[in-house]
Amino acid sequence: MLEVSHVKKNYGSLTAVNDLSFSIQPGEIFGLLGTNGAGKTTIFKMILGLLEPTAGQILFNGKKISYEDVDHIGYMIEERSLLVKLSVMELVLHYGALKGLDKETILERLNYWLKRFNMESYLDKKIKELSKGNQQKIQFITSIINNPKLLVLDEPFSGLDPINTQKFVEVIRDFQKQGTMIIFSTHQIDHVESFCEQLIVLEKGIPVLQGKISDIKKDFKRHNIRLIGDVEENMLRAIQGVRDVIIQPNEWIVKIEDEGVSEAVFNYVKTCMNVRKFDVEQATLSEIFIEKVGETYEQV
Ligand SMILES: Nc1ncnc2c1ncn2[C@@H]1O[C@H](COP(=O)(O)OP(=O)(O)OP(=O)(O)O)[C@@H](O)[C@H]1O
Repeated sequence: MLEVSHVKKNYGSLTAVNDLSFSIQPGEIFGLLGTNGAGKTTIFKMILGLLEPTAGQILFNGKKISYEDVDHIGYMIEERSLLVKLSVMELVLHYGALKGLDKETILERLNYWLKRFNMESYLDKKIKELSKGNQQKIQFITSIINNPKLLVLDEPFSGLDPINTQKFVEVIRDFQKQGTMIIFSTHQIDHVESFCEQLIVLEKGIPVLQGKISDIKKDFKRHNIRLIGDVEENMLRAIQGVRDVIIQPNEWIVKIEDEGVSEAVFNYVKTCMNVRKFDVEQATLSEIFIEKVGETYEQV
């Protein structure tokens, strides 16, 4: 388990992270969301033991991270510091050896991952000859070559095309199934919504939204109704508890205060012609984010 308790980090007079607490259990994926400069990289460096917190503590399986733990941790930090003159094989052998792995194991795993990322022919290519996306895949492979128990990924998806993003997601999910703890940062809320258990939204080092995504969604009462039919906007808007009505090319989205309002909407929709769809859904994480964090973002 990874436990971050009341962690603070000052750079001179700037507080980059302030009173941050969270924990990650084996098999959990944790998303860290924030604008540029929110403090994400600083947190990762503290988790990896590269920076000392000004206050608070970080425990990995009950102990402060030490040099021996490196063998069980995988990380991909944002500065893409690949040794560009090396070949893919040389680079991965280098990182694998740093994690205490023997050559045979590293090559066996490397071949497996290159195959999985459709990069079998790249084994002897120099890193500097690779495209940015392929360099990123190699960096990702170096971070997982030791089958880590804790995987720290700073913006793993930035610059990846949708197909490779999906590949990364599949691999991350496989590690999750094996019980790895995964923490990653992103600027994009849809990545967090699609596969994290927990999230923290950081703003200037302060958590402004935090918790289990299922709880955050449950606590947020607002719902949306998606409907198709010959309805009238004015009639929908007149129903008590309807907050907004959005017309999309193929359907209407009726935003309601809470699920209970759907009954009144349904009673009206029943009187309309050609009704083919009436789905009540929880608000999306993106809507919750805008509602709860939007104001803070605007003040930045
Ligand atoms: N070594 C340093 N010395 C002084 N200030 C720093 C240092 N590293 C980071 N900062 C400052 O700390 C704050 C948090 O930076 P950090 O790199 O952790 O943010 P981030 O969320 O990772 O940003 P980005 O999304 O742009 O990568 C910023 O205001 C940054 O300028």
